[in-house]
Amino acid sequence: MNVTITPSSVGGTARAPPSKSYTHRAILAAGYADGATVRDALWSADTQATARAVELFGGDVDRREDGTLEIDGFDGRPAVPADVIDCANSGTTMRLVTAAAALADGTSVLTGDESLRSRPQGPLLEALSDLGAEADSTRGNGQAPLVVTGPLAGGELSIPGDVSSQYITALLLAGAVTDEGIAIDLETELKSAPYVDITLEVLADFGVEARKTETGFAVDGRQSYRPAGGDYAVPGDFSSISYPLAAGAIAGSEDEGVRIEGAQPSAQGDSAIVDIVERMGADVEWDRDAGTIDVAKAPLSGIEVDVEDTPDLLPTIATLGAVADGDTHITNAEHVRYKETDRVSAMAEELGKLGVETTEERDSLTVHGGESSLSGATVSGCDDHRIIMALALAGLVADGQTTVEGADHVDVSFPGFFGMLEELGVGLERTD
Ligand SMILES: O=C(O)C1=C[C@@H](OP(=O)(O)O)[C@@H](O)[C@H](O)C1
Ligand SMILES: C=C(OP(=O)(O)O)C(=O)O
Repeated sequence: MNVTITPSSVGGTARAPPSKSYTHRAILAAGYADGATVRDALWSADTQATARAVELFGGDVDRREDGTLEIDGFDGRPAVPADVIDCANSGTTMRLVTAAAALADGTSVLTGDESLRSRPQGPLLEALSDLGAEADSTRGNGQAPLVVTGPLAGGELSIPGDVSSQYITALLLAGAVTDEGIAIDLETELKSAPYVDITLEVLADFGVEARKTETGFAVDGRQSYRPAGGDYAVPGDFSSISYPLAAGAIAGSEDEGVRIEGAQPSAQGDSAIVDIVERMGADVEWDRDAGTIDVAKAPLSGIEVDVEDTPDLLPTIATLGAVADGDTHITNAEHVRYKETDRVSAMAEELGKLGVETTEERDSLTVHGGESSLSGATVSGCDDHRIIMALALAGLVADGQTTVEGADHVDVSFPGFFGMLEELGVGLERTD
C-alpha cells in the first residue's frame, strides 16, 4: 500500500497505542510464568511474533475481543519448538526469544524477514555460548537464521553495551529461570539504557528480582515468574505518541490543538519527546496524572538532541528538524543504524527527496530546517514503520502532495496510524 498525504492541519484527540516494548516483555514473562492475563496489550505484527514464539515453546496466547491476552505459560521450561520460529520484522522478538530458546533441552531455529536477517545478533550468540549453550548463525556472519541448542546453566559473561540493549533484556529474562543465574559485565557503555529499566520494571511486576551492578546487571537463578494478582496492564507507547505530538507541533490547527490520551508516565525513555518538542518551541502541556498531553503549533527552532537513550525518536526528530528554523543536530546516533533499516541514512535520503538538506556523520545527523524547504514528492518508506510515520508527518506541511511507498509496514508497531491521522483531519489516500 502507498499513502498519499495532502497538506493538512490537525486537531482533536488521539489515543496512544499500547507500548510495544512492555507488550513484548509481558507476553514473554507470562510465558515464563505458568500464565497471566495481559490487559491493554499491543496487537501488532511484532508483538504477534512474540506470541507465536511463546506458543511454540508450549504456551498458549488467546486474544479476547476487548484486546486482553489470556496467556498460558511454559512455566520456566520452554519446549523444543516443533517448527522454525519466524520473528518476522521484530528485533525484540528475535533477541528475547533466542535467549529463551537456549533454555530448551534441544535445538531451536529462528529466522525473520530480510531486514531482520541483516541485523546484528553476534554478541548475544557469543554470550549464550559462553554460558554453555550452542548458538550459531547459519551463515557464520552473526546474523539470522540462528540455530540455538540448550539447555544452559547460567554463569558470568561479558558483552558490549553499544550494539543493542535487547541482548541484556534477553539474558535477564532467561537468567531468572536458570540454575545459576546470570551476571552480565558490560564491555562498553550501554546504549538504549531505559529499555533495560523497562525490563527491570516488568520483571519486578512478575515477582522476579534483577539488579544493576557496578559493572552491569545480574539476576539470580531458580526464580519463578508470578504476576501480582495474575494480571498485567500495558501503558501507552511514547515512541508512538511522538507522531501525533509532532503532528500537533508542526501542523496543529489555529482553533484546536491535538490532545493525546494514554500518556501515563512509565520507564520509557522515549517520553523525552515531550521535552524535545517543547525545547523546539511548541506549546506542550503533559498532565501526568490524567495521562494527557496537549500540544499546539508554534514556530519551531532547531536544537541539539542526544539520542543515546532514545534511538526510536530519531526519525520523528529529523522531521521536526526539517520544519524547524535552523539546524537540528541529532547526536550519539550510531546504534540507530542497526534498526529495521539504517535510519540515519534513510531519513537523510528520504528527506532529501522532499528538498531538505542534511549532513550525515557516522554517529550524527544534522537537519538543516525551515518549513519552506519541504516540497511534496514520492518517498520510500524503506519497509520501516518509523520511517513511514516520520515521512507522513513531513507530508502534512510539504508544499504539494507526498506519497509514502510501502506504508503498510506501520502494522509493526502502530496498526491504526493512518486512521488516527484521518481522525485528526488529515486528507490522505491509500492505493495499492
Ligand atoms: O527492548 C526494546 O523493547 C527495544 C530496545 C531498543 O533497541 P536497542 O536496544 O537495540 O537499541 C529500541 O530501539 C527498540 O525499538 C525496542
Ligand atoms: C527498532 C525497533 O524495534 P525492534 O528492534 O524490535 O525491531 C523499533 O520499534 O523501532
